[in-house]
Amino acid sequence: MSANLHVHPSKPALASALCSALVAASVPAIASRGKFTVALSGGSIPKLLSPENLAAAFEEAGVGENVGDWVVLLADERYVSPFHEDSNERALREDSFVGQRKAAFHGIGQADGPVEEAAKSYAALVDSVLASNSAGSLDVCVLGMGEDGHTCSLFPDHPLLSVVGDDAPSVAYLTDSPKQPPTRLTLTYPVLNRSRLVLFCAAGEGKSEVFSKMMRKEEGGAEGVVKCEVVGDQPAGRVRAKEMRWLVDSGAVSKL
Ligand SMILES: O=C(O)[C@H](O)[C@@H](O)[C@H](O)[C@H](O)COP(=O)(O)O
Repeated sequence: MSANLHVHPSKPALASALCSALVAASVPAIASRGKFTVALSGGSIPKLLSPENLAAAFEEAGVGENVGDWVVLLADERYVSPFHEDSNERALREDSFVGQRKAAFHGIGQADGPVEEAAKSYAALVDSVLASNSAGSLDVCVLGMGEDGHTCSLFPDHPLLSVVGDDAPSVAYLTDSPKQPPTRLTLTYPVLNRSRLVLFCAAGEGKSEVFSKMMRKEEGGAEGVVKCEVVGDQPAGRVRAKEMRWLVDSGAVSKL
């Protein structure tokens, strides 16, 4: 499996590339299906998607602001109240365009019952949102990658890595996440792999080690693009969507 790493000189440049990619993908989605369905991760992603960054991307693309037609789901969530400091929903509402409340946003709710039930409810919600989007696919899934190669809440050597196949639930839960907090919900591989486009974002020297294990650099990348072959079996490297783009900064790929 090959991977193209689009290398940006800084985190702000990466953020603007991410926002531009979302804006570009939103236009054909809204033209053909009347809405743009996207799943967003936590970690550093909410800040990359600040209202200012997104507004600049609309302006630069000459595209009218269409966030009212966006439907936002969570790629993963920590099983805490949506007001808790660990909540991805909280981070998205405080730091990203989601806080402007123009987009339709679907979080996991109050997280006050059994996590198994919450996973079933969120799976039903995700399935119904995706069923009304042709082919049951996300238009875009925005993913991060941890220093151990995890993505969403799919961690190395975890049993959730084998939740695959057409019958697999679109959302699973875990109570033993090695990254705190331990109890989480996550989209599973079948949903990630059905996405029309996966945008992976990874910045900082801290990611350089995992990139050097997961990717082998190859000849022939275009200007600003490092062409690679995925050689490791880290969870992030197992995602197989129709189109995948890695947005990285120079620190993240300094060991490739
Ligand atoms: O809720 C979470 O913990 C995230 O969704 C997680 O999968 C994140 O994307 C990675 O840990 C990378 O995080 P950074 O972007 O902060 O490095």
